[in-house]
Amino acid sequence: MAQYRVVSGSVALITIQNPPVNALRAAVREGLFNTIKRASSDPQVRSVVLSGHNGTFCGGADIKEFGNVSLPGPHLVEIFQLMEDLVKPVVAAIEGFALGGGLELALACHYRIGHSKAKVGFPEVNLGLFPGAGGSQRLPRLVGVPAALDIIITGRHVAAGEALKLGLLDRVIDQNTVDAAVTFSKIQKCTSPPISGKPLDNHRLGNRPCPPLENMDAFFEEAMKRVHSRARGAVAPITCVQAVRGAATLPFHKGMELEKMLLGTLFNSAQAQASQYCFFAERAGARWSMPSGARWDTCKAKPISTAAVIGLGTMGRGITVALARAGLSVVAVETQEHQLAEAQRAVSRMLKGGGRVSYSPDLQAAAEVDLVVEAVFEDMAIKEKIFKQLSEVCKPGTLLTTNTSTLDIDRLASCTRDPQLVVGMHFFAPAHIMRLLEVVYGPRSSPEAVATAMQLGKRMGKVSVAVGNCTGFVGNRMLKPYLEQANFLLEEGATPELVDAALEEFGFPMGVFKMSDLSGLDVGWRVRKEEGLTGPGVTAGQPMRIRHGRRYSPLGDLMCEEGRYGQKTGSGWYLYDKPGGRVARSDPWLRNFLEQYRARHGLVARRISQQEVLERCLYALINEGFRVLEDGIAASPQNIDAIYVFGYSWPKHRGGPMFYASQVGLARVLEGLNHYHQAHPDVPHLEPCSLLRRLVASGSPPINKWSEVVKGHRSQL
Ligand SMILES: CCCCCCCCCCCCC/C=C/C(=O)SCCNC(=O)CCNC(=O)[C@H](O)C(C)(C)COP(=O)(O)OP(=O)(O)OC[C@H]1O[C@@H](n2cnc3c(N)ncnc32)[C@H](O)[C@@H]1OP(=O)(O)O
Repeated sequence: MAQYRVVSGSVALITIQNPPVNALRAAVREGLFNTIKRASSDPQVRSVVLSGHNGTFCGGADIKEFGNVSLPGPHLVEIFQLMEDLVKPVVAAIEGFALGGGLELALACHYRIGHSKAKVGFPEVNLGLFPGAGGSQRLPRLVGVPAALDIIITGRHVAAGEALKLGLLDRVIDQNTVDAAVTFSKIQKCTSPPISGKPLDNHRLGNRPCPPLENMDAFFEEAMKRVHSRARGAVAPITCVQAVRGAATLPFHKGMELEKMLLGTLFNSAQAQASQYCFFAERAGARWSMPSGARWDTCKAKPISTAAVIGLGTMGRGITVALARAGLSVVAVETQEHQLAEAQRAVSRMLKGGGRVSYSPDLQAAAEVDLVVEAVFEDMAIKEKIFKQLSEVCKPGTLLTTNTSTLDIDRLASCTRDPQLVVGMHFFAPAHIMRLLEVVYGPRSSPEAVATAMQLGKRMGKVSVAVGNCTGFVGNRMLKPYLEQANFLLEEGATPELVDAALEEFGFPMGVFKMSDLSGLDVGWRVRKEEGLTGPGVTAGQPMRIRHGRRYSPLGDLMCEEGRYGQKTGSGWYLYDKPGGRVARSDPWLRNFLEQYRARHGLVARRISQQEVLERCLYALINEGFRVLEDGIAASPQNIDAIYVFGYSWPKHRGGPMFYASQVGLARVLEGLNHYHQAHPDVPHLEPCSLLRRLVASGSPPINKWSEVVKGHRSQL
C-alpha cells in the first residue's frame, strides 16, 4: 500500500499504491506511517520523496470508509505531523491529482514539486466536509488567507501553473516528476546551503504564522455573508470560513483543536452523508443496464467523430457547443436562414472561435455523419417528418438521436429504417453547461446505440443516466406532480412567494414559480394543449377544474391566456421591470387574480404552512420516483437522484429526492402521502404507490437495498 525503496543512494522513495486514485484507506495510512518511521531511522537515507503510483499522487481520504464511525488504522493528522516533524527533508512529487487528504499530505511535506498537468485542490466542501486533517490550518499559512479560503470554499481544482504562482507548489516541471523530485534533493544537497541537514523550520507549515491580513474582521464578516447567501442551507461552506478564521487568528495547535471540533460536527451529519451519497450516485450512472440484461460492461460503443445537430434554437446551439468542445466535427443544420445566421454568431461566440463547426440550411449535410441529434421544436409531427428524412439521407449505421423532453422515442424510431439505431439524448438547458444527460432507450434501441450515447455523454463531461421510454422519462415525469401540487396550493390559499420561499429554504436555487417564469409558462401550456388538457376545443362544456375525472388546475393556462409567459413578457407569477427582466417582484395583479379565481370557484383560502408546501410538493415528486422504479424506467434510486441533483438543481446536501425520502423515513413519507390523499382523493399523484408501501412493510431497508425489494415487487406484478 506504501512502497519503500532507497534510490540514488540516499533518497527514500515512498510510493502510495491504491488504484485507481490512491485513496488513503486504512492500509495506506498504516503503510505511510510505517515507511515514514523507517525513512526516519534508516541511516542510509538523507531525504524522502513521496509519490503516487500510476501517475496519480493521491485522491484524498477514502470516501467509502466514511460511514465507519471509528476509522481503523492511524489517523491522518497523526501521520501528517510525523512527516512534518521529520528531520530529513520530505519532497512531494505530484503527478495527476493531489486532492483533499492528498493535498493535506503534500502540505505536510517540506517541498512540493508538481507536473505541469497536475491539479491540486480541496473538494471536501462537495462532500459536506472541509479539509479537516490539517489542511484548513496549513494552506492559509502557505498561500495567505484570501487564496486559501477561495480554494477551500469553492472546492475547485487548481492547475499547476496557478498553484506555482500562489506558492502552493515550489516547482512545476514537464518531465518525470519523481525523477525531478529525487534530483531536486540531490542537487540541492551538492550546492550550498544543502537541503539535507538544512534547518527545515520555515518549511514546516505548522511552525509558520499566517501571512498578516489587513481588515481581518471585515474580511471574514464579508466572507461569511457571501457564504450564507450562497450556501442554500449547506453547513460545510460556513465551517470552511470558521476553520480558516481559526488559522488566521490562533496558534497552530489551537487551530488544529478548532478544526477537530468543527469536523466532529460535520463528519457524521445528515448533510455529509447526503453529499457523499451524491458523489457515488454521480458515478453510478456509468454502470447502466437495460431490462433486456444488456449492460455497460458487455456492450461496446461505436466510435463517433462527426455529428449533426438539427434545429438551432437555444437547445440546438448549446448541444452544438457541447459536441464541438468534446472534439467532434459538427454539422449544424437549420432550415430557417435568419435563424441559421443568428445561431452561427451565437455558437462562434460561445466557442470563442474554437471548435470544428460547419453550418447548412439543408438536411442533406448530415449524410455522412456518425450521429445526429435532432433538436427541433417539440412537435411530434415535425419530428416524425425529420426522422423519416434522416433515415433516407444518412449513411447506413448513423445513430439517430432526439433531444425531446417528453415525446415517445419508439414512435420516432418507427419512422426510420433502423429503429435499433434510435435513442433519446435529453439535454438540459443550457446544454453546454448543465451536467445532466438522460439517455433514453426505447423497446427497440440496441445496446450498442445506448452504449454509444452514454460514451458520448462522458466525452462531453456529462453525468449520463440511461432511462426507459415513457412520457417525460424520469426527470420531467417526476416534475409533473410537483408542479401540479404547487398550482393546487395557490388555489387553496398560498401565494407564489410562500411556495417559493419554502422551496428555496429547503435548498433549491429558485422556487417553482420563479423557475416557471424563467423557463416560460408557454412551454407547459403548449404541452398541455398537445395532451388535450386545454385549448378551445377541449374546455368548452367541461368543468374547468376537472380533467379525466381528476382534479386539474387551469391557473397556468389562464395566465398564458393573459399573455403572462414569465420573464420573457415581463410578467408571469411575478412582475419584472421589463420583458427579459430578471428581478422578480410581487405582483398585486396576481393577488387579485387569485382572489377572483377562488371566489369564482367557491374556494376558501386557508393558511398554508411551509411544511405543507414541502410535503405536498416533494412527497408527490418522490411518490412518482417510486413509480418510476416500480415501472423499471430508472434502474436505481441513485440514478433518479443523479438526475435530480445534476438536472433539476436539487440541493446536493439533501442527496436527491429518493435519498431525502430515506433520510426523512419511508414510513413518514407514506404517512404524509396517506394524509394528503385522504384530504384530496381526486389527486391520484398523492396516492402512495405500491412499491413505497412494500418498502415500508419490509421494514424500510437502507437505500442501497431497495433494488432487492424492487426486483421482488416487479416479479409479482
Ligand atoms: C465524530 C467523528 C469525528 C471525525 C473523526 C474522523 C476523522 C476522519 C478524518 C477525515 C479527514 C478528513 C479530511 C480529508 C478528507 C478527504 O480527503 S475527502 C476526499 C477528498 N477527495 C475528493 O473528493 C476526490 C474525489 N475524487 C475525484 O474527484 C475523482 O475521482 C478524481 C480523483 C478527480 C479522478 O477522476 P476520474 O479519473 O474521472 O475517476 P473517477 O471515475 O471519479 O474515480 C475512479 C474511481 O475511484 C473512486 N474514487 C475516487 N476518489 C475516491 C476517494 N477519495 N475515495 C474513494 N473512492 C474514490 C470513484 O468512486 C471511482 O470508483 P468507481 O465508480 O467504482 O469506478
